Amino acid sequence: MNPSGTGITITNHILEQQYASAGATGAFTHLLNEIVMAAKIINSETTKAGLVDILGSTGRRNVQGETVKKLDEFAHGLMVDRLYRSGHVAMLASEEDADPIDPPRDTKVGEYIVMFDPLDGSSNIDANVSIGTIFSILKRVSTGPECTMADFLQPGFKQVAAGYVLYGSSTMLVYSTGNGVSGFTLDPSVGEFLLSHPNITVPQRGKIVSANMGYWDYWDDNLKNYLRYLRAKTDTKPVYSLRYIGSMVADIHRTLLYGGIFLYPNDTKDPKKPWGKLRLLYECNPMGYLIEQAGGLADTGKGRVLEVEPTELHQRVPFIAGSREDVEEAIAFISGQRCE
Ligand SMILES: O=P(O)(O)OC[C@H]1O[C@](O)(COP(=O)(O)O)[C@@H](O)[C@@H]1O
Ligand SMILES: [Mg+2]
Ligand SMILES: [Mg+2]
Repeated sequence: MNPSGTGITITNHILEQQYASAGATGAFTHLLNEIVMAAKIINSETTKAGLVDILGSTGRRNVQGETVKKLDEFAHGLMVDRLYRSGHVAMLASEEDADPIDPPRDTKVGEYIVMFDPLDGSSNIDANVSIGTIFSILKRVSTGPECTMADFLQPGFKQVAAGYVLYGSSTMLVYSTGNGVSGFTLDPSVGEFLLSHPNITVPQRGKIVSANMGYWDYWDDNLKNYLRYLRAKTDTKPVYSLRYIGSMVADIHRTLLYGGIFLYPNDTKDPKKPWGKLRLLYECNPMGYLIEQAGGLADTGKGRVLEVEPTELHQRVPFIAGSREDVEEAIAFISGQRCE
């Protein structure tokens, strides 16, 4: 193994993390290994998507009112199956199901709550643009025979781990258990995720802005002032370049590596969704956790994302995340403290 530790398998990396934490039982390692297995299977479908009947829509709509893609459904079913197989899950929740998902009959259950977005970036699937899977892991808090909503509606700082899989030019799994962020690349020749990005640290400041500018007319003036400031040519800062893939996993992955700022702010586009589009429990909390673990910030415009007290399983929040100095600057504009 070379000195940087790259090349270590994700299973061994997880084990080493667990050895370091007192009272580890192996349950967590087992659980994460099932997510790794699900990622490999989803990857094998995405890489041959155009050749098998996995592109296009199921014709159904999910609780978000969005069309469910065949790959959404496939990834959802697979995550549910693999996670409950671990025997360490108390209960699950997914973007694709209105309610928490009961364990199959006669399943050994455990202490972990897992919430996930089985397939992120669904609008990009059929165009072969990078997509992902996002997961958030918490410990159960209820003590009775059945799980309660309190187990799911925990603030993001209570997460014991979070991560995502990026199905892109290469397939990567990036996760954190609270000791920094590590990235693994799937080596298809050996079918193993190997450490390729140890200790990911987001640059203090970047020069990339990522937001769907198509919604400009639905944004408030403070936000527009900030975006005008970023694109203005001045002697004191670079002109920010625009990058927006439209898959949160891919946009956040780039932000973690290159720095800069990703914004999905609140807007007036849809009165039913005044808080933007991204979901708190299985998109913003896990991504906010990773960004913070990498030294960046994740804010709603009114405070730290990870301190939001959840009230609903599929609630949405504005999401502003990335390099520390960029997010601090954005918040100064968005809150009206600065206008130029
Ligand atoms: O098309 P828009 O409004 O910019 O939304 C793009 C956002 O929606 C999402 O696709 C929502 O996630 P899902 O694909 O999991 O529903 C994010 O990945 C992405 O950041
Ligand atoms: Mg998503
Ligand atoms: Mg999704």
